[in-house]
Amino acid sequence: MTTVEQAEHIIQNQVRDYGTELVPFDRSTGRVLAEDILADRDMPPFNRVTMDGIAINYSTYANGIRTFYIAATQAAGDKPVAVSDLNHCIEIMTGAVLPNWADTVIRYEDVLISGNEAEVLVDTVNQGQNIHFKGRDKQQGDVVVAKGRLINPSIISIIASIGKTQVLVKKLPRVAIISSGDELVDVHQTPAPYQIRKSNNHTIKAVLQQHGLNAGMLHIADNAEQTRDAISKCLANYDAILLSGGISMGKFDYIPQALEQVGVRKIFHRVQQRPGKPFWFGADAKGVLIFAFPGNPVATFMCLHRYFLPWLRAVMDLYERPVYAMLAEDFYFEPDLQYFLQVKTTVAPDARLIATPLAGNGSGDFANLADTDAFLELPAGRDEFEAGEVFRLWRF
Ligand SMILES: Nc1nc2c(c(=O)[nH]1)N[C@H]1C(S)=C(S)[C@@H](COP(=O)(O)OP(=O)(O)OC[C@H]3O[C@@H](n4cnc5c(N)ncnc54)[C@H](O)[C@@H]3O)O[C@H]1N2
Ligand code: MOO
Ligand SMILES: [Mg+2]
Repeated sequence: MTTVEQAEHIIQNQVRDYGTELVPFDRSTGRVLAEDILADRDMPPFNRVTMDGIAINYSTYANGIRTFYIAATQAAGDKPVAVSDLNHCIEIMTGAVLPNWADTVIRYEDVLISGNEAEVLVDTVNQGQNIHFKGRDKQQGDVVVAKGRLINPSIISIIASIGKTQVLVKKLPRVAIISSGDELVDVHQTPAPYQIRKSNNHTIKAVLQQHGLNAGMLHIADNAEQTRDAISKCLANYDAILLSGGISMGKFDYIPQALEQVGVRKIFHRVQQRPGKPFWFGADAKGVLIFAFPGNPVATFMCLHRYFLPWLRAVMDLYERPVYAMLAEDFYFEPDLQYFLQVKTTVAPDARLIATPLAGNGSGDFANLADTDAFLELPAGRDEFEAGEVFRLWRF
């Protein structure tokens, strides 16, 4: 049987580049930059006042002047205000451009204003204080954010400030989510006593949305012909298809057979793991990838996090360092399968990441996922796992 490591390796070998596209900058969070972001002006673009107060020419202060006539007031957004006499000051606000004749700003807290005069109350005033100098952070033309970076809200502010309404990002693969099963009804419907509502497909969609990916969604009945038709259509329109259910040993598990009938080559079926042993993976001649996850909700969820998301990150050229956590209690698991133990993680005062087992009632128990936040990957080939041992962690 395919091991977890082999499955991972095979899937990572199917990484390809889906090109680039322009998107509105305010919809680019979570996408990967495909161009360098250059400063269109110096940052900051002018000598920017950083404190509300008065602006002076320092030489006057150095010459012993402590009381300044207030010649004008300059707000942020005002043109620089001139003075007729260098011994004068102006009141000036945070965010205003510092006029050329001035070089120092003294905070309101450090002056006494009475009438048209400002008296300096402090003993120390340094030339150039309270000014964020033009070009101090970046110079015009500098690369502020290099391509390949994941766009987060702080990068959005940079893109906005340089006036880029559209930004070039890596294209995401087009993904279809196909759920299957005659026992499943829609969320708004009331199930008969022997039916359940669909949930796996919504979970997959929600996880993909967290990665900026808007997947298409459809449902197929346990019917061989309908299964073949639906998969054929998706093969023509998508880069990856995520199926859930219909791949095990059941009489109505038509999916593996239907996939091969419509020209999808099986690369592996069944992985030495629990949950998710029936996981099926393949590709068609054009390179459309099929991730057919076992229908049990925890199995679908685990396979999505263990196989699909790492593939997606590799497609986006984003590599995350593996995360490890320390098992909080002894745990026993006998079958010779890699076991993805559901855990609740906490950070100990000494900064260790601790994983407390909350195994749940098998791969149908998706309520347990709400009480946990990660899978701890316990290797196959051994039964006993001791408190204090460290294993790979897959957060969700
Ligand atoms: N004889 C054997 N039976 C089973 C084996 C096996 O090795 N031999 N493997 C078991 C394991 S492990 C799993 S996991 C499941 C996988 O089954 P399928 O992929 O064929 O999935 P289904 O039979 O369609 O459904 C299983 C289970 O999951 C529920 N389900 C499916 N889709 C959804 C959905 N979109 N939302 C919510 N729940 C869903 C479905 O109702 C079933 O309860 O096979 C075991 N059997
Ligand atoms: O993959 Mo199954 O979920 O082990 O039950
Ligand atoms: Mg089945």
